[in-house]
Amino acid sequence: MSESKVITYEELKKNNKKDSLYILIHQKVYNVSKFIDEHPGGDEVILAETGKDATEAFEDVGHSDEARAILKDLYIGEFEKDGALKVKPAHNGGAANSQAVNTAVQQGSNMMYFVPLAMLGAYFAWRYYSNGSL
Ligand code: HEM
Repeated sequence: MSESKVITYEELKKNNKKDSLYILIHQKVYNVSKFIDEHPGGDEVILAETGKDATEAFEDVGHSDEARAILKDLYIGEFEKDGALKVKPAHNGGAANSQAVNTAVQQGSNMMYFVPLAMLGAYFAWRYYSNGSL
């Protein structure tokens, strides 16, 4: 895939109907027409992202690896560089990078539950043993 098709901003804006629907994520363009009816998040959220950079909306949801694998099949080309639409630069790694961040955030919030639970457990253990010895 050394020669990928370049999709212009005009094309991105034009393909905004369900039968031909282009979505821009991480500087790549995907035709989601075949997938949109199966989208677990519904069609409106995707339709709302036509003609613009959908990267943030897509990443904010914290889509799974499975969702990213689906994207691979829908890929149709690279978005034009220096076009009329300013796209956030994908710094080293792009998708892989933010996936790592998502995972880190998820692990962080697991700790948020684990630490208070562990403290509660420790408290009851302490109460149990100190009552027994008194
Ligand atoms: C265009 C490419 C997209 C693909 C291939 C895709 C795929 C998926 C998949 C497979 C899921 C199930 C959960 C998961 O595996 O992460 C999902 C859930 C979801 N998606 Fe997307 N999605 C896309 C775009 C979007 C966009 C642009 C939005 C806009 C905000 C969005 C919003 C959501 C929401 C809110 C859910 C959660 C639904 C629920 O659990 O009730 N998705 N998506």
